Amino acid sequence: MLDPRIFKFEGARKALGILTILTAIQAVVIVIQGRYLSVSLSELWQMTPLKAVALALSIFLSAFIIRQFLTVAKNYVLVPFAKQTTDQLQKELIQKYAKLGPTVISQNGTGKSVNLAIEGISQVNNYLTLVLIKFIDMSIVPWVILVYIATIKWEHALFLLFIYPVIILFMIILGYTAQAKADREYDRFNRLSNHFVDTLRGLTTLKQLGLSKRYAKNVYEVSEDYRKATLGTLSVGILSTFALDFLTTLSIAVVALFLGMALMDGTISLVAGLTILILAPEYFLPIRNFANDYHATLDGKNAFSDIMDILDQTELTDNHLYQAQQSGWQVDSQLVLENVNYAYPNSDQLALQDINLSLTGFERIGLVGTSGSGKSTLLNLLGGFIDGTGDVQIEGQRVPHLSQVDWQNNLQVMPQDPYIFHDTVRANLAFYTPQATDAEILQVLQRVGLETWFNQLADGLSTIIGDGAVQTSGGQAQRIALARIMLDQDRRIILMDEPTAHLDIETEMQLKETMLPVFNQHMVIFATHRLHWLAQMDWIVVMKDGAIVEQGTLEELLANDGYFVELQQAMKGVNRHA
Ligand SMILES: Nc1ncnc2c1ncn2[C@@H]1O[C@H](COP(=O)(O)OP(=O)(O)OP(=O)(O)O)[C@@H](O)[C@H]1O
Repeated sequence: MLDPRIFKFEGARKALGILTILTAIQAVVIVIQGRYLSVSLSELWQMTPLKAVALALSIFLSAFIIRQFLTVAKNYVLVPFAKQTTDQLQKELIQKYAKLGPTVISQNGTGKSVNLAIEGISQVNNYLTLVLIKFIDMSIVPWVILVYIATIKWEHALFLLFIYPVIILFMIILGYTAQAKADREYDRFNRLSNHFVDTLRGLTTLKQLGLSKRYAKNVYEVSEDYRKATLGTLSVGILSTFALDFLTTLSIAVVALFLGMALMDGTISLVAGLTILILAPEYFLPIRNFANDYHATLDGKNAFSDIMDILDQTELTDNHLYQAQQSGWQVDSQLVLENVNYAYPNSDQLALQDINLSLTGFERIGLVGTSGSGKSTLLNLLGGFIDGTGDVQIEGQRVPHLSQVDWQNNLQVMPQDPYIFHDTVRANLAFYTPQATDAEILQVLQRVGLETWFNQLADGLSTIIGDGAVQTSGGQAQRIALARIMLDQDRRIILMDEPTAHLDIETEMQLKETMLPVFNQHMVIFATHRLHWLAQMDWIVVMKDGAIVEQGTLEELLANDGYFVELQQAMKGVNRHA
C-alpha cells in the first residue's frame, strides 16, 4: 500500500511521528465527540432542560472543533513535508540522470524521462499529500473506536472487527484490478509521452515525406488508447467506491438492527446504543477515505516507484581508480582494451564483442562499419557512459571501466546533433572552458566560420540561442561544437560520432578544412560512413556485428582485400547515390 522507501526521506520519520500523535489525539477526540453527542441527544430526547445538557453539548462542540483543528494541523505538517520531499526527489532525479548518463534516458525514452521529472513529481506530491494522512488514519482511528465500543458492548465490537477483514479483502481484490488497470494506463501514458517527443523531433522528416497527417492519426490513436486506459482505471475506482460504500452502509445497518433489538430488550441504554451507532460510521470512514484516494493516486504511486527505481540504480563509486600520472593525455599515453564485451541491459545480444584495441598518443582513428555494427556503442564505452566486461588499462593502470573522472576530463565529444543549450552564445561556446575570455571566443568564432552569423546577432556574445530563441542550422551547430573543442587546450581526446552526417557535401568540406588542424595534438576517434575522411586517419578500425573484424592503416586494409574493401565498395555505392 505504502512504498516503504518514503521513510528514507529527510524529515519523513519526524513528520510521520507528529502525524501519528495528532491522529491518536484525533481518534480520542472522535470518541469524545460521539459519546457527548449521544449524551446530549439522549438527554434532549428525555426532555431534560437545555441548561442541564449544556455541559455535554459544549464538550461535543469542543471535540468537534478540536477534531477539525487537528485535521488542519495534520495538513500543516504534511504539506511542507510532501513539498520538501518532492523538491528533493526532483533534484535527486535530475542529478541522477546526469550521473547515470545517456543510457538511462535511452532505456526509458526521452518523453518518459522528462515526464517523470516534471509531471511525475507533481503526481508524487499528490500521492504523498492524499495517501499518507489516510493511511495513518486507517492505522489508528478505527482501533481506538473499536476498543471504546468493546468497553460498551463487546458483541458489537466483535461484529465490527469481523467485518473489517472482509472489507480489506474486497479492497485488495479491487485494488489488484485497479493496479493492473493503472499500470496499463501508466504504460500508455509513458508511450504517449515518448511518442509525442518522437513526433516533435521527427516533424521535419515527417513533413518532408508527406507523412505528417498519417502520423497525426497515429498520435490520435495512442491518445485514444490512453483515454480508454484512464477511463478503465476510473471505472474500477468508481466501482470500488460504490462497493465499499455499500458494504459499510450494510454493516452499519446490521449494527443498527442489533442495537434496536437490544434497546427493545432493555439490554442496552439509549446513550450506549446511540454512541455505538454514531461511532460505527466513524469506524469505517478512514478505510473508505483511503480507498477513494488510493485509486485517485495510483499514478503517483507508480511515478514514485519509477523515480525510486532510477534513484536506486547503483552509481559508480569506483570512478577515481584511475589517477592521471601526467597532466592530461600525452603523446605517449596509452589506452588498451582487451576482450571487452558489452550488452545493452534490455537486450541479450552483445552490442560489443571481444573488443581488442590499443590507442596511443595523438592518433587519428577512423571507426567504420555498417549501420548497427557498434560504432556508437564503442564510442559510448570509450566515453565511459557504459561499462563492459573485460580488461581496460589506461596508462598501464587497470580499471574496471572508463567512467573514470581523470579519463573523462580528457574527453571532448562532437556528436551528430550537437546540443545547443538555451543560453548565451558565450555560455554555449565556453562549454568546456568557462574561463575563456571574450577575445578568445570571438577569435574562435572567426576560425570556425561563424563570423557572419555572429555579426547579425542583436546582443553579441550575450545573445540567447537554442530552443525558443535564435535557432541554429545543422552546420552552425556543428561549428559551435567545433568552437567548443578549439577553445579547450587541455582536453586532448575527441570522440566524433558521424559529426558531418547531416551536412551537405559543400558544408562538410568547408567544415573539414577547419576541423583537420584541430586534430593535431589530439587523439581523435572518428566514427564515419563518409569515405573521404579515411585518408586523413592514421588507423582504421572496421566493425561488424559488434566485433572488430579488421584494423590497420588505410593502405594495409586495402592490401588485405578483406571485409574493409567489401565495405568500401558498398559505401562508395551509397556515397555516390547520397
Ligand atoms: N539503447 C540501446 N538499447 C539496446 N540496443 C541498442 C541500443 N543502442 C544501440 N543498440 C543496438 O546495438 C547495436 C549497435 O548499435 P550502434 O548504435 O552502436 O551502431 P552504429 O554502428 O553506431 O550504427 P549507426 O552507424 O547506424 O549509428 C545495434 O544492434 C543496435 O540495435
